[in-house]
Amino acid sequence: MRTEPTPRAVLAARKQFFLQGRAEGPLVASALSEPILRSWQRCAARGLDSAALPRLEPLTSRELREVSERHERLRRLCRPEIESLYADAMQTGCVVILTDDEGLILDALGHADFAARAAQVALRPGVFWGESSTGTNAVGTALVEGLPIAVHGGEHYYDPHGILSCSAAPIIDPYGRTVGALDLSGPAAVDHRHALGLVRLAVEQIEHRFFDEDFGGRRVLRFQADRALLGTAREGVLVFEDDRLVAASRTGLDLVGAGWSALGVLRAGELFEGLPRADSAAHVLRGPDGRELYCRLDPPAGPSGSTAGLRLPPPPRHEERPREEGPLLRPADRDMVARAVRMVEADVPVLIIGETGTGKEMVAHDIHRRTGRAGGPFVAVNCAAIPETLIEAELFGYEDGAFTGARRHGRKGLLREAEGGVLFLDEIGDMPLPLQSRLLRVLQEREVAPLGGGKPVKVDFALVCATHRDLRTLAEAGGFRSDLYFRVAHYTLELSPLRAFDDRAATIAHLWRRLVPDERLSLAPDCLDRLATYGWPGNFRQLAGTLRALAALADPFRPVGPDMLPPEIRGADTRATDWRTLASSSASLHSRAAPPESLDTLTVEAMRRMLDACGGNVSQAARRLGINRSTLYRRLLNA
Ligand SMILES: Nc1ncnc2c1ncn2[C@@H]1O[C@H](COP(=O)(O)OP(=O)(O)OP(=O)(O)O)[C@@H](O)[C@H]1O
Repeated sequence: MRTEPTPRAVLAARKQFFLQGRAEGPLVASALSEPILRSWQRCAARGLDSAALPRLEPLTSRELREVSERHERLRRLCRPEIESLYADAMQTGCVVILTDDEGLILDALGHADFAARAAQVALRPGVFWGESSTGTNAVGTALVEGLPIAVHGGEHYYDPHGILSCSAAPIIDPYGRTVGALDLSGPAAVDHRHALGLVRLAVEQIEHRFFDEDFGGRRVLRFQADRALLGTAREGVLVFEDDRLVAASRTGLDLVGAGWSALGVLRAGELFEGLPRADSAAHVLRGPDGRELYCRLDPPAGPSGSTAGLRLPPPPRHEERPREEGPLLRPADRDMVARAVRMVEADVPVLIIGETGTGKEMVAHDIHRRTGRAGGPFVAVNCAAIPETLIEAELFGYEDGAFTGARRHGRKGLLREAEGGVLFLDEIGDMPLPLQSRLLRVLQEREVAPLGGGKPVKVDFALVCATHRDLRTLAEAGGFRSDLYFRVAHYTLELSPLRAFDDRAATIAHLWRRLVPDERLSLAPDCLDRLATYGWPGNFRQLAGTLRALAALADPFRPVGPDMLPPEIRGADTRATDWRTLASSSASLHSRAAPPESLDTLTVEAMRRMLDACGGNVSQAARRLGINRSTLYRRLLNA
């Protein structure tokens, strides 16, 4: 076991690292633990000057209030542990600190004497203690490393922080997301040997408390090898949706030998022989390693559960393994979408921009699914598709008899239908100007007044807008209200066109598997190459359409070759056998056809004529011929 380095050894390591620039020096290696050394190296690589004062930009009290409100749920969950650590902090002259996932201090509670000294180094609410700005410190480094960590005196990167001794642990939610950190900090001169243990225990309790919340009918399995630990924070917890593992505690994953990447992937049957009945009795299960585990399956919480009103998000998507129905994204776009989810959680409007078919609506759906508003509606309005005369009534609703043609009992309007969920305004750039003013008022006042003089009604929805137009330029040219622009474009997420994907072939292969589950059908490598080099002006929409058409043409165990691609994708190759060519170049097919007297030829001829008559629309032609589409494709191709 590594012994604690003496302050003198740490000082020598500092000299070697900072003054002599010897990051690998022997004194450095012997005095510092690996996480601390890694952190110093990260900070040095970032150009932080250890002798300077860290640059701090505390939030204003208003900003801090807003952030605190946003983290109300976390703060509430942590309160009992903060209070019990506070009792300890009062005795040992420490402060207890809760931060968000970026190291922003939300709460600091503790001994007044030390709190005053801590404030000198800005260890107070509203200040970021993330490692990238504040250097090596327990909170920031624990968040980066994903581990509980203690940072004593001179192990801090910045010299002025040498007066501190801090112990922190990241808080991880049931979906494997780091949501904050808990820290106990005190003067460096005092021995805080037990601080890290106390913080770890407190975080274990907090993480266990996440499972008191309503998992919306999912099955919650609690288990432990030691029966006495069942029902305590030391029990493991796994949550299953149908049979699939969707959430877990760290202990739960450790007990079955899995990691966070198992979420959304592992099935109950791969871990246990079967789950017990949902009741309060303890049952015995055999774990994956054959060990006996005592367990209990919680009965699903009803709508009137004690935690009703709390919105627990659905399982997040595990980014390295895109969920089958989610959008395929470039890594940078994935990060932007993850940030957009947090914006929507904080009721900040999100604007999605991107070329047609890049998945703006799909991403909006995905954002909705990943927020606490997933249980509420997703209401999509295409501002370009609704006639200008109707859009106002559609959006804002109307009272009984508000205008000629209005429904008898009035209409609620789409804004109110989005209550509790997400309103998606697609093609917002096409919204008529007068309506923009009304929408702006709704967003400012958070209430809707229906047409016909109805009483204003409070509304609660998160707003996601999309456009393929350059909204800023449109606003500058007067085609879009600038004040509305600034309201809806607080956070802008730009989706990449398909041609900008570095791994186009892999992306296309992935989409193929998703759209074509029949494993017997496949794309030949040279076909995939052609698909990957094409420019895809219609982006994913065009690609998905093309892949579906190729699947209809494909035969089991005969990979689809490039000859089946439409000419513009196939490039110079003119040996066309795809559906469009089938409809238009009957001459070339004629030359390959069998003698005219053959029944087969007549059939194919009839098919071809029908296809021509339907303007190349295969579905329509097949319907009118009374055969299915794949038969039509196949017969024409084999002719
Ligand atoms: N990123 C993606 N991953 C997988 N499929 C996608 C993606 N983006 C789009 N698609 C496919 O393309 C179709 C169109 O997507 P969507 O309507 O979300 O695009 P859009 O950008 O909103 O288009 P438009 O601007 O024309 O309205 C979807 O139904 C889906 O089949």
